[in-house]
Amino acid sequence: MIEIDVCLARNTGFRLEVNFSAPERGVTALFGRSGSGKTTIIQVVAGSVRPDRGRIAVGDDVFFDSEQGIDLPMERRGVGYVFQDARLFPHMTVENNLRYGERRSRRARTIRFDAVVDMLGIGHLLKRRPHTLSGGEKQRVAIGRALLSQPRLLLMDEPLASLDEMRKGEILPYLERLRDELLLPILYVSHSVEEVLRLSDAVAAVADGKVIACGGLADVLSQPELLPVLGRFDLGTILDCTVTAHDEEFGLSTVSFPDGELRVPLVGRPVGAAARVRIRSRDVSLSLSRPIDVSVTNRLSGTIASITRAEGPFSDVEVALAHGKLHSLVTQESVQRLALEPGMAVWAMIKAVTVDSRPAGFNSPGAEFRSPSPVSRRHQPAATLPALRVIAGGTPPRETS
Ligand SMILES: Nc1ncnc2c1ncn2[C@@H]1O[C@H](COP(=O)(O)OP(=O)(O)OP(=O)(O)O)[C@@H](O)[C@H]1O
Repeated sequence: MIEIDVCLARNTGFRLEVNFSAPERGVTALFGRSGSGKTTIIQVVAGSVRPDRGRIAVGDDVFFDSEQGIDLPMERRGVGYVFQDARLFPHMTVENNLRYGERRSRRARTIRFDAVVDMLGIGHLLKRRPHTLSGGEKQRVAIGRALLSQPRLLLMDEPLASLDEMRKGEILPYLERLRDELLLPILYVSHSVEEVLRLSDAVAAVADGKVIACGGLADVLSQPELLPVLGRFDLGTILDCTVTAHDEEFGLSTVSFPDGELRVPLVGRPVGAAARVRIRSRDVSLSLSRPIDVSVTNRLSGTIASITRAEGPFSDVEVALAHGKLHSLVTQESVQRLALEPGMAVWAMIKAVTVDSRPAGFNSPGAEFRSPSPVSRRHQPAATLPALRVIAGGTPPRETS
């Protein structure tokens, strides 16, 4: 585990007081509003900012322990750091920027130059200088430089924040490959719920210098009470599912989860693979009787667990299913008209077209590491995915059938 238990008082009055742990594999997102303390957490882990007291450890490696007087300097922590802006050396070629990361490393070289260049698709840029690169290309080089420092932990502080939507879309598949091919834990700072959903499997929600919730993505981001502190995002329910069928004719897949099946837009994963489905609360409507002649594809029966006033004219209705739960955002007027109250049996209706699904990361509950399969790769932008290569000399990824 990555354990972070620190206190730090800034002279501006800001106080960081966090105590949480993150899995030592996969991507853990630090998610929260601007000024909540996400970057400060990254800085204390990197060693660029010293906490007043506490302990930071990654597995058996203790980076900081105020009681034992341990405070490893940055260069001995073995962390790679990717910032919002690429911060490449302007006078060096791309190749020399990458080699710089490699030369600085004190750790055994398990992540090889050729493999990183290949994985990030930057082979054609090696002789160029940073000022001739696009924002997305610069960020890919910055990620490569961080990887070649042979980190045991990668820290990424809003690596996509300075990029426009198109560039973000270009670079996200590379980050997914990084997550899926290198068994390297990543702490990933983001404001963007879309990025968090796509990349991470665990989330630490940060507000006012504290980690107010931490755990699996589905658990943390489905808590309506976090909405006011985390800022607005489309709240919903995140379900970890298994793909059970594809219907190419209608462009739909069927995914199953413990409470039943859902028809969703085609998922780029083979039958049997894990897929993560997000159902926005505002896309779930409720019916007191079994819906029969309605166009809505997905219907699940459950019982109202709670009704919480949300922003504006809305209420969040939590519906308990046999195993999990679902959230529905309805108007307070509907709550009154239907006399909704906890304990009532309801049918939740979800349109297939409103369900977001994405391949689940290897770290998602119940899912083991999988190499991207031919089906999933067919649905990725082909130009951004060079041939897969296991990084020679590194720990080969575990395969499951
Ligand atoms: N060097 C510093 N000295 C004093 N206060 C600082 C320093 N750096 C940051 N702060 C303050 O600490 C608080 C947390 O800042 P931090 O950068 O960690 O937030 P953040 O969640 O990463 O925000 P953003 O998403 O905007 O980057 C803010 O109130 C900020 O003003």
